[in-house]
Parts: sequence; C-alpha cells; structure tokens
Amino acid sequence: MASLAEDDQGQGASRIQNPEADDKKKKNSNMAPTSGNSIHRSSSRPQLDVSKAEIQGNFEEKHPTILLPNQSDDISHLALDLGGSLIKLVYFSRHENQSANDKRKKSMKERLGISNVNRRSYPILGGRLHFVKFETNKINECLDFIYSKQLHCGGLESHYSDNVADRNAIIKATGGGAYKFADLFKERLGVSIEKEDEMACLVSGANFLLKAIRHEAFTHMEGQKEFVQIDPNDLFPYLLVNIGSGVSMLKVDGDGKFERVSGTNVGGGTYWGLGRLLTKCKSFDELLELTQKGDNRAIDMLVGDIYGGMDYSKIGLSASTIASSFGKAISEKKELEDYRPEDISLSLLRMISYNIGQISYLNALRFGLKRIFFGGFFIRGHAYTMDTISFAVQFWSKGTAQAMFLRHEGFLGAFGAFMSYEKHGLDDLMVHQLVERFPMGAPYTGGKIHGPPLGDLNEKISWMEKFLQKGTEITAPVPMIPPGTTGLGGFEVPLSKGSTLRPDASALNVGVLHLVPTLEVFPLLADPKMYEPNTIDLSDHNELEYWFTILSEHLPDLVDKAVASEGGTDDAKRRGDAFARAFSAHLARLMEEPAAYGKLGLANLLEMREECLREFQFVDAYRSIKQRENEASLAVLPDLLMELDSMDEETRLLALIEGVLAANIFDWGSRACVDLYHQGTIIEIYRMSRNKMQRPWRVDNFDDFKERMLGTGDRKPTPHRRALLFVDNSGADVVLGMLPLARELLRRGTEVVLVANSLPALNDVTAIELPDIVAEAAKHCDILRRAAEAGDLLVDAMISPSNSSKESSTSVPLMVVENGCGSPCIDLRQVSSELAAAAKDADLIILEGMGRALHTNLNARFNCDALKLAMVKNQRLAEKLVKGKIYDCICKYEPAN
Ligand SMILES: CC(C)(COP(=O)(O)O)[C@@H](O)C(=O)NCCC(=O)O
Ligand SMILES: [Mn+2]
Repeated sequence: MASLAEDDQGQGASRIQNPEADDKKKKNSNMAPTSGNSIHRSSSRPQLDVSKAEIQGNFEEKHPTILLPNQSDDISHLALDLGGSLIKLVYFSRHENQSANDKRKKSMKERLGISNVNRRSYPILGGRLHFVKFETNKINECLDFIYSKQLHCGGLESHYSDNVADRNAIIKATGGGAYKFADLFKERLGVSIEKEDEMACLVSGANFLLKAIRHEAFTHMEGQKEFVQIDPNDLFPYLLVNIGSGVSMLKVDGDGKFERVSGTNVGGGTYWGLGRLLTKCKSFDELLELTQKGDNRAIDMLVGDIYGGMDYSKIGLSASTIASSFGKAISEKKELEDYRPEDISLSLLRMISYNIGQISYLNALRFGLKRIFFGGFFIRGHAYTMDTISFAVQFWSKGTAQAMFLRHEGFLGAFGAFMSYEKHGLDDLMVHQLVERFPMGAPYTGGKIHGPPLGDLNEKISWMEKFLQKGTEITAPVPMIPPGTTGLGGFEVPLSKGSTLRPDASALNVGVLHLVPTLEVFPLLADPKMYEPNTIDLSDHNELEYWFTILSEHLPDLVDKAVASEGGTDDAKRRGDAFARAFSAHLARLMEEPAAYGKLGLANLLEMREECLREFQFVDAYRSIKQRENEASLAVLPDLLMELDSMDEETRLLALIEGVLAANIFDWGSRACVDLYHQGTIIEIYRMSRNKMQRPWRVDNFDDFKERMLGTGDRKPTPHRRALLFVDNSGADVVLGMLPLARELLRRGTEVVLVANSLPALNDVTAIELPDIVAEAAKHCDILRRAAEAGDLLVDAMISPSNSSKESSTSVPLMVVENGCGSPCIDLRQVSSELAAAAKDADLIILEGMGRALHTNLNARFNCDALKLAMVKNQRLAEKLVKGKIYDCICKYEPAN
C-alpha cells in the first residue's frame, strides 16, 4: 500500500461517488498488465467522459455543477525517484476553471480592469501536485498505481495530441532504480525512463521547494520544531547535505549552479548495514524504532567515564558528552548478546548523525556558507536524528550555525526530476500561488498505518469505516504531555527520545500542493513580509488544547447539520461518519505534533474543518440555515432602513456600526451563540443584541472613525473613493448589518466592493449567494438598487421597472467580489485576483467578524484606512485578546499611515 499525501477528488462537488461505475473501472483498469499481456492503452487522453453526467443540486441554479462521475481529472506529469529503499512519485493533476463563463463575474472583471487578454496566460490552469511513496520492494504496487491513474500516458503535451505521443511516452526518473527498473517500466507500461542526474535533481527540487513553500524549512532542537522563513531572493549560497546510503555535500550557488564539495561514506547505508548485523532488525524503520527505548550510555564511552564522573570543563566538555562512540564495547567482559539492541541502535544512530553534522559544519565553514539544509532518506523526519545533527552543528559552530531540515526532504529528487520536464510551467510560480492541503490520509503518512486507498470517495469512506470497526487507530484527540526539559540538554539525551514525542512524531507530513496561479498577495498590506495572519499562536500548548477541545465538541452538531444538508440519506450519514473520523484523526495528529503540517494557527484548523467537509463532498452544511436567516432578515430590512433614514448623520453612523456589531451575533461556529438561538426568533435575538449595545465598546475607536467620515465642525472630509467590505455571516449579519453600512457609504459617494467567501464556510455568505441577496434588498431601497445596477450586480436579478438608465449612469457602483477562500478566516497573502484588482483603488477596508477581524488580521497593518468590527463570541478569546468578556465588541479603527 502506498503511503501518501494524496487527494483524489475535485473541489467539493466536482465528482460524485458512483460505486457501480467505479467498481467496473477498478476491475478493468486498476492493475497494470503483467508481462506477457498485451498492453491496453487509452487513445489520446484525457477526453471528456460525459457518460452518467448529472446536474448536482438545485436545477433552478443558473450555473449548476455538472458532475462527470466517469471523468478522470488527472492530466498528468509524472516523475519518479527510484531509490534503493523507497520509490517517490511526484505527479500533477489538472482541473479546469469551472466558473469562467459566469456572466456576472465577467462584467465585474471588466469593470475592475481584469481582461483575460491582458492577463498572463498561464501554462497551467491550476492543479495539484501529489507526493506518493512506495517501498522499492513493492515496485509492482507502484506500477499498478501508475497504471490505474494512467499517469504514464498523461502529460500536458499529449493532452491535445493523439496516440503517437503515447507510443513515445517517457517518464523522467532519477535514482539508481532509473537504470535498474527501466526494462520493467517498458515491459509493464510501455514507457521509456528518461534518466535525470540525481544531484541536479536534488538541487532543483530543493531550490523550488525552499522558494515556493512558506513552511518548508525548519530547525529541530531538543524536540522542538521551528519553521524558518526563507526569503526567496536571499537563498543562495547554501550547503545541501543529502544523506542517502552515502552522504553528499553540495554547495549550491543558484538554480542549476552547484558543486559536490564533499561527502562521507558513513551514512544511511552504514547505519542500516551495521545495525542489521548487530541487532538482527529486519528493516530500517524497525532499527530506527529501537532507538526510542535505547540508552547509548551503555555502550558509548562518555567524558565522565574517563574523568571519574567529572566534566572536562577546561575544554568545554560535560561529563555526559560522548568521548568515544561504542567505546565501552572494548570491555573484554561483554559480548554482543550482552548489549541491548535498543542501546546499540541508538549509539549507532548518534555516532553517524553526529559525524555527518560535524563534517557538514566543517564544509560550511570551509566555503563560508551560513545555511546548511539536510535531506535524504536517512532523516525520515526522525526527531532524534535531527536533534543529533542539530546538536553537532551547534556545538562545533559554537552556536553560529544552525542545521535546517526540509518538510519534503524525501521528495527532493523526485521533485527535481519533475522540474526537468520542459514547459511544466512551475518555474515562476510563487509562494502565494501554492496552497498546501492535507487530505484525509495525511494523519497516517509516515506512521505505522499506511493508506488510505488511492481510489474514489467510496473507497476512502470504506477505509475510514475499517478503522471505525477496529476502533483503535483513529481516536479523539488526547491531551499531549507539555514539552518540558529533562535538564540534561544537549545531545546527551535528546528530548525527542523522551515521552513527549511518539517514535514517528516528526514523521514526514506532506500534503497535496494546490497550484492556484490566480492567487495574489493583497496589495494593501503595509508589510507583506512581516504579515502573520493568525492572532492566536497554537504553539502555546494550553491554547492548542483549548481549541482542539472546542472543535472536537462541535463535531457531533456539525455532522448532524452536514448530513441534514444532504437530505439525511444513508449515503450522507456514511459520509458524515467518515468526515468526523477523518477530522478527528487530523486533530489527534496535530495534538501530538502541532507542526506536522507546517506552522499551525487557529485559522488553519478552522479551514481544515471546511476542507475536510468538502473532501467528503458536503457542499454547504449550513445551506438551509442561511436561507432561513436571509429571508427573515430581508423581511425586516425596509423597517430598519426607514428607521435609519429618520436619524441625523451622526446618530445614523453610530446606529450603523452598532448594527454591524449586534448582528455579528449570528454565528453558527460559536457554541455560546448556538445555545442562544434556542431562546428566541432571529429578530428577537437581533433586537436583544442591539439593545445590549453599550459604549464604550471593549475596543472603541468609533470617534476617530466618525471624524474621518463626518469631519468636525465645518470641516467636511472628502469621502473615501472605494471601500472594501469583508462580509461575514449570512442572514442578519449581512442583511441588517453590513448592507445598511454599505448603503451609507454609497450615499456618501464611495464605491463599495462587498468581499465574500469563494466557498462556503459555516454560515458565512458566499460571493455566489450575495448578488441575489443584494437584489432582494435593492427592491426596498433606491440607493442600493441604483448602485447595484451601476455595478452590474442586477444582471439577471429581478429589478423593479422604475429604474432608469439615466439615474444609474450617475451612481457609484456596488460590486461583489470573491475573496479566494473557503474558510471563516482570511489569510491576506493569498487572495483572489479579483479582490487584488479591486483593492488597488480602495482607500478604506472594513473587516467584519471574529474570523476575519480577530482570529486573523487583528494585528494586520494596511496602507489605507482600516476598520475592524467584531463581536467576541467566546469567553476565553475575550479574556485573552481584550481582557474582556463574551459578547464584548471591538471597533478598531486604524487610519492609513
Ligand atoms: C468560527 C468563528 C471564527 C466564526 O466567527 P465569525 O467570523 O462568524 O464572527 C467563531 O465562531 C469561533 O471562533 N468559534 C469557535 C469558538 C466557540 O465555539 O466559542
Ligand atoms: Mn462567520
């Protein structure tokens, strides 16, 4: 079975489960033909397979999703690193952009000056990079996998060509197996292996990953992993140490510019070879596992053994420093059987790791290199190995150098081979265009359990169910013992060996890399390099435990909602169960190893929950709740607008901000709020919330905002040119809170861009839903109607016949743009190109809600005026952020610098 980080589905609804078709497909195509069989290959591929096509969801929708259950969405490039013990695969699958034909979106794009003609044409439309590994002795599984996914006859070029390309198909590969298995590939898959130089692949793989993935490099000291932000413009030169069977040390000066400056024959092969002879272990992993229970003092001769238990402090050696690896084994009184295999394995591991660390540092010193990155199969994300190497580098450099490791360490070669294809289009992809996602298999990658299956949704669910029956492997999150120190420090007894980490705690976790060429950095960030979206840092253990508990407690209710949103069918229940298991497994994994998937913040957890729902094809769990709340709120909107219009300017502005804060109470992600909803109707709760509004709010810069809006005395400030309103929840929040505020801005001559989620998250309103809500509201309000018309928002919506084109031409427009994400929070380093374009003319941004204004972006600085509005609907967060209490409000205004 492959160990993988692989997701096989399209975004949410792009595929549905079709067990019958899938079973058939599996029988026909999952096995690669064995030698002797004639090779069946598809003709030109991929082509659109519309058999059993179905419209999903509501038939009245204007642009319903059409599901093609039999369509393979892989248009692939495949590259391999065929190593001595592991085979690593990197492959690409592409997804077409479905929303390109949206009429409304097109007109909005034109308005924002984004014409398709002007935009860079991307060699790839976006897609995913998958990382999969197999044990080399299971090469047949690997061949079956390639065959079942037809990866061997994919490739961007052959997508449009005919069979001829297939006949000459090549796969790029590196590693010794590229020679050894070339004939097997030809025989079984009919493809030729094109061999790529191993060192060149390692370097190009490392260069790309270090430049393109934000949390690729990390340090590992005393059991603590810390991510290092690498500036892509300041990466070179560095030393790349690849620890395979032997060790190569490469001085890397740029893309394609490197030199092998040194190496050592004492490497992974030495550890495994000697270890096997000395311990009788059957596998590398078994040998490595032994170290967890080992104590090297039984075999190693320590400084203290020589100096009667004393330090040799004059030259800086503590009593527990190893003076001579295996030095105690010179004793004539003991034979091999008298030593524990655990102790032997640990001594050996430390001897080799330490030696490599030391030689690496000396080479870095020799060439004046400040950075040393370690990779190769020997490391395997093993905490103890990394700690020992780090200690050696730190010790010999007297703290001036640090060892760094790479999350994709095992895939450098395969990735480099992938990069060697021409026209893959990856060369100039940038950090903000890559989103790493961790599909359901991720919690198990690198651990004892391999899987899940690589097939369709149905297979994935069955896989989760298997564990449900066994009832062991996937458990609810358990509290982790807080990291402490043993007091010993250094490499004498690295903490990673202790009880705080499980044996494979630092096992590699690589996700699926989604390439989204249209994502951009939000242009109004004052200092994009310093920007950190998360306010809550989950590296604080108490914080982590609290939020994990909250999310676990939410789970049963969320599953109920999700299942109900899909009609409560047996199929939906099955998916609901599988979702809960998968998400719990993620939580459990992250609880044990918070940095497993990269730097972890609260926003990542909240987004992961949404992604996990999508993975099990829950399109919108809160659909009916959102609809109900929209309708109820739209019904009272006319009265609210009338009430607001009877106020003077100053009172009205205050009432509007109060309205936004009060209506932010409608948040189905907050436990406390959901409990509240049992106590009254939407309108009753809204009224109650408004009545409770009392200034000063916990953070209250309203007066400054008012001054910027209305001026003081006779001074009338110029209105803002364009305001971006990041809206949050459906129902009262958007209808009775944000829309009336938008209307006020429009009335003052400010263009308004409503920025909403691209995909559903909790009860947040999406950019697809919003125009209809605006159109409905516009029926009761001339300002909204004219603005919406001017912004082409009412393209297909019902509008009252009284509108005249003369009026609309003089109105400032109201627009809706999607933000590029599907989470309750927003990471402004990766937003949609529409939002980035809309932001260019904006001089005011309003971020609303806990997710967008508190969990993320509370500390973000902008190059324009910024207003952050939210009700704090969580007691602990209120205490922590503002020393306040639940339902306190935040009105934080920060004028442009
Ligand atoms: C998920 C949320 C950020 C959504 O809040 P919103 O942005 O809608 O104001 C928030 O509901 C939340 O942090 N909930 C978890 C904590 C709790 O149940 O109290
Ligand atoms: Mn929300």
